[in-house]
Amino acid sequence: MCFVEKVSKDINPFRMNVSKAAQALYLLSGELGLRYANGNKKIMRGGSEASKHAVDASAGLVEAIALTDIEIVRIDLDLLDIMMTWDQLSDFEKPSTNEAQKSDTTKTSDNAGHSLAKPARAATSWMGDTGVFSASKLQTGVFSRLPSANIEEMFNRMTSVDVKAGQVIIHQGAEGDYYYLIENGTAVVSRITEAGQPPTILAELHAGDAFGEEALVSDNKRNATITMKTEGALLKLKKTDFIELLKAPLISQITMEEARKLTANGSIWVDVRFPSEYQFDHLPKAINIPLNELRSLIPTLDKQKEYIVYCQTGRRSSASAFVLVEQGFRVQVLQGGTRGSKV
Ligand SMILES: Nc1ncnc2c1ncn2[C@@H]1O[C@@H]2COP(=O)(O)O[C@H]2[C@H]1O
Repeated sequence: MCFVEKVSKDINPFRMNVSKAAQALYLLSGELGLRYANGNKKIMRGGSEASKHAVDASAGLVEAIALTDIEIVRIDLDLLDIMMTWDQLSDFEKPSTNEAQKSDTTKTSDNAGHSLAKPARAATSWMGDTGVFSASKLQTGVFSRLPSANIEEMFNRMTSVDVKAGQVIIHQGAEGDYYYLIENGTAVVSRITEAGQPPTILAELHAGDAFGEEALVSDNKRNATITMKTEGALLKLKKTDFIELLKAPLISQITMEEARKLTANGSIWVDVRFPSEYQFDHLPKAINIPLNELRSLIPTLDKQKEYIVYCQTGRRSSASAFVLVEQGFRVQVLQGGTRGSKV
């Protein structure tokens, strides 16, 4: 996530920011001269009390110059903010020990002796001890775009299931019912493209990966089969909860008029229909990234650009948008598709 960098005398360490993300620096050794917009000047020395606080380029700092060779640690402010949000959430309203014991107690049967699903752990417990979250997932995945209240609620509503090697979690062609996060274990994504032929392996998914979103977002059938390769644990979220907590806030819909303004300013139309549909008619300057090839074509897209995805109805484009948001892209959906808009 961050590492120690050496910066030579007379260099502004903020100029060496290759990621262009907003950053803070911690000074480990050497002397750093700082000049602020209000005219204040400071010399910070590594190891001093002052150097325990971050130097934040966004806080009125006009200039920073290394007065000697220095050592720094650079931190991405967005990532820091996301991690602090998580830290606060996992510390938020911790139940008293008795309450915690009550909510963690696994009730295996109701009064009539029927077996019940394993109850969810407390939300705070998911956040603290699940293997679902890595710094990179927090930084670029769906969780980086979700309001923290939704993340907490999502964990409240998720249930945990233990799964065995060989267990099929999703069958291609079935109705979509749940969204899944892999807490631990490995799953294989496969698809049958021709009847009677063996399935094609599309991908392997690991702890922290999610699946099962496409049928829920697009109201379609499952487009692949997901089979556990190892034993593991999954977190699952019901379709209605997924739509409310993830789809609604993550997929931003815009009208044709808004889309035209954005494309005039550099945003890119992406037609997610099949190539034959695209060739028949497409919006001016639109590129074609068919939904079924989206994952393999993602490396051809540019994260600095904004994409406006469209299809005829908004269904396939919503599914594409969700996958792109998961990968850290800025994306909008043409509301109602071309059918619902004046083209
Ligand atoms: N190429 C792929 N790589 C990774 N996951 C995939 C791929 N194709 C399909 N999936 C996942 O497999 C899931 C099958 O169910 P869904 O269609 O709901 O959502 C699908 C995606 O989450």
